[in-house]
Amino acid sequence: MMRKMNLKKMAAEKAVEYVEDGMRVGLGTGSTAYWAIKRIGERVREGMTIQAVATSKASEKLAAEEGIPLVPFHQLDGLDLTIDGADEVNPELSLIKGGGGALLREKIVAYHSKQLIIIADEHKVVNTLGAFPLPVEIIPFAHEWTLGSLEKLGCSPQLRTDNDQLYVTDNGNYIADCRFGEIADPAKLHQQLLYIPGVVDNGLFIGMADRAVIADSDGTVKIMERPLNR
Ligand SMILES: O=C[C@H](O)[C@H](O)[C@H](O)COP(=O)(O)O
Repeated sequence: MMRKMNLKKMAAEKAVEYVEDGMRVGLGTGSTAYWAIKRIGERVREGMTIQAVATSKASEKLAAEEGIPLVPFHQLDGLDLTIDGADEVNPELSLIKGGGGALLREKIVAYHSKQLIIIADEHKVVNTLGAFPLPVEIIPFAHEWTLGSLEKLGCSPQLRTDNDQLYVTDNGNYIADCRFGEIADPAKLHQQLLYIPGVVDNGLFIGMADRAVIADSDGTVKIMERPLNR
């Protein structure tokens, strides 16, 4: 069987075939998006011209090292394509994202992209979202009360830590990882979460991904399409 890392690379490199000369491109975050950024870097060095924005400080640093031209947001009125990873993908291409803590910037960038392509290995494909704890970005102020409100929605929120310190996002916020179990109605939960003051956003991406490029351990790459395009 192929190693997981190779599957991520396979999916990422297939997705980068959708990047065309002259495009404005959003760069995702995480260990799968890493391979996409590396491949985009290669294509830029081969002569492809693009303008890019990144969804995290880590991806921005990697893109700069790769020589990918990063432009300030005010210079662009949107993006043609964003390539990003996910923690779970269901058959409607609804997603859980944010395992790497970048969900807010990722959602902003995805929202302003004409196309969002998700890259993942087959282990991320699920029938029902929710086995992966849903990351919820919350502001530090009164976060104890915000956690209480999350709990009332039926989960046991866990404040994310990193080396025994509270994990802080690129935006200066905390992440509450929320185990809801199977999420029967992701759109409803999304609304309920956004209703809570102190919640900035959450890792549910609904109706945003246009296709998912999935690498299987048998060595094939399959493309899942969302039936209705935005
Ligand atoms: O916050 C991080 C992002 O949403 C990632 O794209 C997601 O967690 C998947 O990451 P990975 O490709 O490392 O599994």
